[in-house]
Amino acid sequence: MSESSYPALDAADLVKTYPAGKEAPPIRALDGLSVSVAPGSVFALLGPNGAGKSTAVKVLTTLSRADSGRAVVAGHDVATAPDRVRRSIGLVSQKSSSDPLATGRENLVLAGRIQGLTRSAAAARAAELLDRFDLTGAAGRPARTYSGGMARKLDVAIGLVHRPRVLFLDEPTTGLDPQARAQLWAEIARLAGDEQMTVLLTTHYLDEADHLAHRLAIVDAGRIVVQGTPEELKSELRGDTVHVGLAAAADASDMAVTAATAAEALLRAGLREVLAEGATLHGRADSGARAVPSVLAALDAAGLAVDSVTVSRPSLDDVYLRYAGRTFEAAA
Ligand SMILES: Nc1ncnc2c1ncn2[C@@H]1O[C@H](COP(=O)(O)OP(=O)(O)OP(=O)(O)O)[C@@H](O)[C@H]1O
Repeated sequence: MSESSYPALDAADLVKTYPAGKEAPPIRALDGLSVSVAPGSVFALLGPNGAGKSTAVKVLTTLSRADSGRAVVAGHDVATAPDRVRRSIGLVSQKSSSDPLATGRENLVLAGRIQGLTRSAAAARAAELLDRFDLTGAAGRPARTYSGGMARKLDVAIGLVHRPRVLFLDEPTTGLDPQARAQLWAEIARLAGDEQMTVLLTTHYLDEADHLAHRLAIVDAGRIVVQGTPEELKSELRGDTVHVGLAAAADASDMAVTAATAAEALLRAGLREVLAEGATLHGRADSGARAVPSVLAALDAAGLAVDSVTVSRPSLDDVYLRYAGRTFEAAA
């Protein structure tokens, strides 16, 4: 295997628990998480709030120690060579790392000096990054006057000052408007494409993982439940998903009985992998459009009132539904 084909990041069986108070059992934020990322690729950890994504980033960036398991980042073990790992990585965490009172340029120069660059090298690197992130016009303004998108770009630029081999982005576009998100997506794709940087990002946006990641892993309760390219994961799901909205019942136990009856009707109508979530049921069919008449007939024969029936092509949400047993929205 050539050096470039070694994983840029390789983690195996990471476990991390947090104490949860006297009475409660500890929280297993990571419960045997394993992940491997090829150099020069963008890898997304996708999961709802509390899935363990930030904890994984903390362990991989040496900010936190795992209880057990092993992780090698940019060729260095996070437990035995944390300094080397730190020198090889950039981290853009959810909280901004910039000084709001300093200008964009001052923030970058300071970050460069902290990373050991000479005064002139830090100034040159700052100018280069300001230009690349389209911040030159705002370079002399305090960071607190930046828009959300500009502030995020400055954060990413700060993370890149020392030319890291592996860049960690923890929920990079949370809170950004669509235009700022698109700009940041383009920049992240360029970093991996033109500069062969390895990027590990966490996100709870399905479209972000779909758009940006070469490979993605769905994280649920501290474990990776499935991973692959977005296309691989979607193509595993043959056919379409049929969603049925039932008319709401008077109370929750009535609803549960109604949903169970409806689930049986959907199976009779030929749907597979039928799941109920409150008043909504999901099932899979080779052709959703062809399945709809028999679905309606089966629900009618069971005496159930239907609010809506929709058909969708496989999406990452369906992949999530299949592997995590609930929709992404319900999990979040
Ligand atoms: N310092 C801590 N002390 C106690 N529990 C924690 C701590 N940090 C995280 N947790 C718990 O560990 C679990 C995983 O949290 P984590 O922040 O890693 O999830 P996440 O997927 O990054 O979520 P988010 O998208 O909200 O950042 C959650 O149950 C969380 O409440």
